[in-house]
Amino acid sequence: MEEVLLQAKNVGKSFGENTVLRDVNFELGKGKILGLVGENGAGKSTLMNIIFGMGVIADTGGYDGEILLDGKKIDFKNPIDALNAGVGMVHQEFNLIPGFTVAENITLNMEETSGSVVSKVLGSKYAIIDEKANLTISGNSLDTLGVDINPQEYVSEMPVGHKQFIEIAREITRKDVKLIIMDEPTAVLTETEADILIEALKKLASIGISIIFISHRLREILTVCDDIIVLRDGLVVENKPSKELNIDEIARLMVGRGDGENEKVVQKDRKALDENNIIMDIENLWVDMPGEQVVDVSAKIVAGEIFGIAGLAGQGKLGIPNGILGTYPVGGKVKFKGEDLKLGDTLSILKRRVAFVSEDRRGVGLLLEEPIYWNVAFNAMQVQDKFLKKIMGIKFRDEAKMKEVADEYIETLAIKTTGSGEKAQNLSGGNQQKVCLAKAFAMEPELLFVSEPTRGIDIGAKELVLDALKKTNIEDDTTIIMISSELEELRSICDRIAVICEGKIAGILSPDNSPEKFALLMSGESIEGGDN
Ligand SMILES: Nc1ncnc2c1ncn2[C@@H]1O[C@H](COP(=O)(O)OP(=O)(O)OP(=O)(O)O)[C@@H](O)[C@H]1O
Repeated sequence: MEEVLLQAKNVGKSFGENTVLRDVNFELGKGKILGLVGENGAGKSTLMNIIFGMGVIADTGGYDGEILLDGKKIDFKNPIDALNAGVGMVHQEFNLIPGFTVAENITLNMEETSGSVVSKVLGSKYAIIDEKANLTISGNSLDTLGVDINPQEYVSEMPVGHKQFIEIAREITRKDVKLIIMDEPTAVLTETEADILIEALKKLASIGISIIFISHRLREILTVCDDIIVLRDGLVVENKPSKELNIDEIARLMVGRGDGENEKVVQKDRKALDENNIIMDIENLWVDMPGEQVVDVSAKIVAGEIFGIAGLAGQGKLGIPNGILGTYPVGGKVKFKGEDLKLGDTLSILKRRVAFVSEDRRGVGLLLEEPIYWNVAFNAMQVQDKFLKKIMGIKFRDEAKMKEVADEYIETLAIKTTGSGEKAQNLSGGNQQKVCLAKAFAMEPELLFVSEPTRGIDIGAKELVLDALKKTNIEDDTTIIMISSELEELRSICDRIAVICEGKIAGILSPDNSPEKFALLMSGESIEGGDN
């Protein structure tokens, strides 16, 4: 008989009037991996926050029902209690200290590590830590995960994928860890990195650690999890061994519709483009972004097109908009509608109606303390004087108009919220991402850079986001430069796709080329038939 580690009994949670979890029951065995899936806002993070004793739960009136760990009722007052009881959590946001090295981050506040996972895996010589052993311990935690990261490097210099592994390495370095909750750990990883992580999770489970794994990538949930729980609107609608489920069925259960519509690839109605009408001319661009190499990128963007940029992690695709819009040092020349852009000068670029939705929605995306309608309208108001009305010569904010526009986006992008007055910080991660998009749309840009627009977005809402991009491209004539790690989504809506490799464009292909051709370019092989 399988030993039970965690039990949830009739767990419920409301934020004020908004009930987000109802009567949730489940069990998790020792050394088992439980997958938790559901649409954006279904209640996944809230459920995990309850288990991990996050302050937000107590601050908002606590929760109903009970959670048992090893048969005993738990009531963690804060995450420290949870950690002491052997429960760790890897959040959607990173909690690393940028100015510290990898080793310092992994072993922070963990002077005692006797009985750690690493010592269980690698033997008792790692059981007692001294200063010097920090390096060895963290190196071994990283080895357990199967990643090649130098423990002496500074975290600030690392690409996001590496930061994710460091977070996980820290959790497995803790003493007597029994359960690790992972909230979308693979969202920021490339496919190869995600595969390494999946292998690492299996290894951790094999030494008796239980894992709750949240992901929107259903394929990996099916690969790695023993059981899968599907949450819909706060209710458990399915709880089954993964062997008995498939992707179509999970997607259908998540959205509660039976027509399989969500898996359909968006087919863009191509519009006629004038290839000689160049809206943006990028020449010899270089960008100095940690973990990304943009060495020498040149491309001519045709007015009205959706131009995709694909490439493996670290090859430079994310660096392009981050350099042009001023997040990192940049050089080269970019002409927009025939005139030079002042590279790196964000405000002057935004004024020319070039907008950017960053892949880092938490870092640069939102004013978390402010309501949704403020977030949607803010840039347009600051940069373009939109949403202002003049009364007797004085400018006032037109709150009614701001709310009206926000309401429109709440509807078209299906943002799950109690209303446009709700604070951005109360939204689930995927819904925050949609607000970032709405904020860019509200500026009615002539050219829009979107970076990883569907990262963290559930399978049903992905289509909505891609449709919204396509709609603004066709109806508002917005030229779009879309950077994505998901080739299929680029192929579904782009007119042309550039593949970037080692900081340069390796080729530009039409989307109907085979995935194999793209893969070859991504890996640095040359192919015949590229049209650059
Ligand atoms: N602190 C809070 N105050 C008010 N409402 C909140 C708060 N935190 C979450 N909610 C609401 O609870 C619901 C569930 O959110 P939760 O973050 O659990 O969703 P999720 O399933 O993790 O979504 P995602 O996949 O987008 O991360 C959402 O409607 C959200 O707006």
